Amino acid sequence: MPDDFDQELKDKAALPDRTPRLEIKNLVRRYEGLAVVDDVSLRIMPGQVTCLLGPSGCGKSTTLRMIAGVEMQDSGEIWVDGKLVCDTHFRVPPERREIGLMFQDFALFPHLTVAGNVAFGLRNGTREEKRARVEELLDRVDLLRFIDGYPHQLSGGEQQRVALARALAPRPRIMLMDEPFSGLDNRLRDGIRDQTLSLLKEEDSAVLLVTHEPDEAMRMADEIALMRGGKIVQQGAPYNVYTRPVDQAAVAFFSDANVLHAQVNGALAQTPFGQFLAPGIPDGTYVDIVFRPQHVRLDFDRAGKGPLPTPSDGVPARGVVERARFMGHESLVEFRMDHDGSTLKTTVPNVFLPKPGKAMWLTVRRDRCFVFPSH
Ligand SMILES: Nc1ncnc2c1ncn2[C@@H]1O[C@H](COP(=O)(O)OP(=O)(O)OP(=O)(O)O)[C@@H](O)[C@H]1O
Repeated sequence: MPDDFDQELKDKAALPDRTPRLEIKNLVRRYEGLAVVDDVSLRIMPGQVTCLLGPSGCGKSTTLRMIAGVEMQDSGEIWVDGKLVCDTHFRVPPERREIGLMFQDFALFPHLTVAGNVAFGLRNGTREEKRARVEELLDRVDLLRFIDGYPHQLSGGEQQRVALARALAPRPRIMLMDEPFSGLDNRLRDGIRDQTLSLLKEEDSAVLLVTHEPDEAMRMADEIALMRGGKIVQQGAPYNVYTRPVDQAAVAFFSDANVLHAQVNGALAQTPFGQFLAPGIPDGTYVDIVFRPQHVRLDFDRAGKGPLPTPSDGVPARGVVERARFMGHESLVEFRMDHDGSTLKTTVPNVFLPKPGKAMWLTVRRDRCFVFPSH
């Protein structure tokens, strides 16, 4: 059937290439018998930014070092564009992996000019072609005027932009970044982050960015891989990781979290805020009901009474303001609850600073609560 065969070939050609730019499979690294990277797998497509996000010591940098080739895994494989780059028997040396690196201590070469620094990684091309590439990149990071200057003549942020230009110059297929923006003050950081991101997207690089800052991951990532104790515990688009956390620690990693404790009876957990659904959790199980401060509604106390219960928000419970602080774009108000003396955190947009001791009624948005079995 040559016609069908031709059609099949055409269909295949129409499909986008789904080979990941970078794929790591079941990477393990042990120190003194302890797995600090424990069966980590990831796939990153061209033009995609994945953030490896997790607390200090969870194994993020070790994962990056293995991909860069400066550290060997105990087991597992690293693939680039569908080709094996490293397993326990075979290893392409770091300099031949075409991987760009950008780390926090991005030290430029002090004895080279800005142009010399950016040109450092350019191996192919004539002198003129290299110069053109250097000029193009310095123009992109808005530093062309410093092309013949030396690093010590630049501010920290400018040096970082040169480092970015240097890392991008050879058009790396993969860019590994380890907390690359943490040395910068907030004002500079946002601009450089955005600039970096747009340059990398233009080059269609696959980016793996290591950070312990949720805000940075949310801002930069197409996909977040949440890491803890050497393992990836959750992976997905930032919105999904934030709104469908796998456990209490995953909620708490992104924001403050309030927790109510309860026991399940008939797939329901009874609390002072009313009943919460606990589908699929057996009777008698202790559960934690976790919710973020922005998902509490506040109402004023009216002669000892609060608002009426609603199906969406359940039953209001009374608390007394303990502390209120203005945080810039919102106010954080902490309550001591009447029913058990526990503290509950709430946030309110803009300025809301009730006096300590003021009684208010709190209702919890049930559609924003997570119910997890207690450990
Ligand atoms: N060469 C080494 N020898 C022994 N232990 C090591 C070595 N390198 C890292 N570790 C340990 O491995 C664990 C993971 O370290 P890693 O640097 O990968 O964490 P991280 O998530 O990047 O942390 P941070 O955000 O603080 O940089 C840590 O407990 C660390 O102490």
